[in-house]
Amino acid sequence: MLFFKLPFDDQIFTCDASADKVAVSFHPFAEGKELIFNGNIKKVSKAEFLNLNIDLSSLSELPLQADENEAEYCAKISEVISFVREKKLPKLVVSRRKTVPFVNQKISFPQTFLNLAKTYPNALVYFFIKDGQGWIGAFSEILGSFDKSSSVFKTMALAGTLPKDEEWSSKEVGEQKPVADYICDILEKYAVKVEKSATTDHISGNIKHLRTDFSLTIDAHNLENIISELHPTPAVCGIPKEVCIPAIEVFEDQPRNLYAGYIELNLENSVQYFVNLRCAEVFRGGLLVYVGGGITAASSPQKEWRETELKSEAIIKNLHFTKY
Ligand SMILES: C=C(O[C@H]1C=CC=C(C(=O)O)[C@@H]1O)C(=O)O
Repeated sequence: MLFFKLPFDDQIFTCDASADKVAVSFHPFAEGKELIFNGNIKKVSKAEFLNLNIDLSSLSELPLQADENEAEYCAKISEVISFVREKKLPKLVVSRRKTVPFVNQKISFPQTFLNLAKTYPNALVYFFIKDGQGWIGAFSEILGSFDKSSSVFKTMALAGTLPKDEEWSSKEVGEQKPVADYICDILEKYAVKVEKSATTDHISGNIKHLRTDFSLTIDAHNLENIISELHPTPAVCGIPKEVCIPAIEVFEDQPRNLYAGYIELNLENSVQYFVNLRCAEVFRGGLLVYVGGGITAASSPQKEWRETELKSEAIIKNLHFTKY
């Protein structure tokens, strides 16, 4: 069972499993099998969606481990900063998980989905339960967008985070620029001309990011190669990938699973790829919200903690509970 909504469009969709073709797939951050939804993409009315009875019984119980607290996280981030300085890395993305138990409360996923859709109109919002896994998420970072008729491919470099009303500093600018340079270098291998926009603010609820857009005409045969070269982008991994992927395994206690992976949507006229951030894994008794941030030599552990707290609100503030 999968439901999703595209950016700037209120229509809710599902996959009907009626055919063998892949409609939507969720790709993990690291190696591992993707989760596939086959069939045709079909519209669902809001009334039908709100009336759904969501059965969580196929999911596992919420893991009992305690979350990293602020002091533990800040101590870890201090170590990450030392590592980044020692290895002279432009950036390394480290994440943590936050447990949200459902205590004497019943969650309504359709209402939560609609709250997310309202708060993040520019996001891909989704919710699914399949093969014993459940996830919910809402984010607007595009890993790629391919127009089947014009062969135009678009992507974006998104990084740097502040509360909406604060001024950018050299820390965020220095964090986003290597992401844009990295993406541009890859794209230039696939087209003579790569159009690059000015860097602007990308608003996401209570926070903003820095964003640069890219556009190029590609050979359709190169689409899969471009996506596999781009993923994981430095916005979710760091630079260089060969150093950052093993470092993430060392600094993070738990696997990321689908967090920081990507979602591929095979639509009629286009193929859309969204980065899976601002998301949570669903369990029988609660959620695990995944949040991370780019660590540079100029990072402050306390500010990184605050940033991940703010990012976790994306999901947590939109949860809708009803009494039993
Ligand atoms: C890794 C996350 O955000 C990325 C996307 C935008 C800004 C980011 C940052 O400022 O660190 C991250 O690169 C996350 O939300 O978990």
